[in-house]
Amino acid sequence: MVNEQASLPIIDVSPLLDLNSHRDNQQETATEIHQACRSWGFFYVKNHGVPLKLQEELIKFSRKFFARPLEEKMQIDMNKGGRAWRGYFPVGNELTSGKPDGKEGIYFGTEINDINHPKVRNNTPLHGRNQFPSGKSDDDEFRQVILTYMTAMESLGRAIMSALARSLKLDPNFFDKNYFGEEPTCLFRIFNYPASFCQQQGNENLWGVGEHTDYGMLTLLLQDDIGGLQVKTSRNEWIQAPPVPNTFVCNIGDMLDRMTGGYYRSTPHRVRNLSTTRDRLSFPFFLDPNWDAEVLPIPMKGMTNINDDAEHRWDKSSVHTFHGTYGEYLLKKVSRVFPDLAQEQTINK
Ligand SMILES: O=C(O)CCC(=O)C(=O)O
Ligand SMILES: [Fe+2]
Repeated sequence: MVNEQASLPIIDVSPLLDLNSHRDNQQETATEIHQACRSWGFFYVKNHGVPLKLQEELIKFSRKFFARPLEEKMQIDMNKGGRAWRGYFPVGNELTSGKPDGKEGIYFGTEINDINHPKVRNNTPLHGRNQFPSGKSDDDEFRQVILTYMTAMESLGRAIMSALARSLKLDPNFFDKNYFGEEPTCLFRIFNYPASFCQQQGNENLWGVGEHTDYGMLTLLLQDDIGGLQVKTSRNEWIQAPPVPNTFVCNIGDMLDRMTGGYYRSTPHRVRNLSTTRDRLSFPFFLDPNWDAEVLPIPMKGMTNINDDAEHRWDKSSVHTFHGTYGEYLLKKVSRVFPDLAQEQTINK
């Protein structure tokens, strides 16, 4: 059952982007973010400064890419991306909670061309060059749009995280200083949820993406006009997160849940494309801690922490008992989602 009445807040983030904006306005935005994180773990942002044209171009090029024949899409098959874990995967190849998802997609990360970059030299997983769509006359433009979009998302994400730091009574540069630095882990995905997938015989119990929480710090999601994203409230009810023009859906991930001792929770969500005629496109961008950052609880002034929640979580594992770097956490999680690739990693080690 989905509760159709409740709706997520829409927060105006323009005060965060304007250097001349009054401190009070920034504080007000931080307070709204605080309330949203406490109540939902999810919110929309508007007046975010990311050009509508850039969003439209991304959607247009992506739609054209997914309409290509499978053999063409497989030219940038993820299996060819090696340890960087980037490229295209076909419908059914990604698992959430052990079940295949009804979506295809392309994985991207920060583009590192420099073979002398320390993370490339020591063959660190999830680092390196992207596999961009190629072979069509406008693929160069598509590549440029993707890179421009990722840069825009990183800076919007940093701005939101500075307000979020303020909302926790921390220095606004807390996350930049302690977790992002010059090289946050930035992952970007383009997903296509084919029409009718979940309505097909045998697929009735499958989802576009099954219930899960996001692994990192902050997710910024652009979705097209189809809808299908659902969010689980603290009362265990599902609500819709429908498309709202020119906004991004933001949600907090496991690392923020861990850092705040559950004060800000990573909220479960899932997706089903209910359209029988149109594919659904979505574009999640994940702004996560630096690969080597050790993720530690934040000293929380005057805020009470709820702790262990393993029993109630979708994956029955606790984010609070984890010790180590973000890279270690992520690698463990990604290996579950792409078991074939994980196996390849072990063989290649
Ligand atoms: O497609 C969506 O709307 C959400 C995707 C998602 O939850 C994810 O990639 O973590
Ligand atoms: Fe997600």
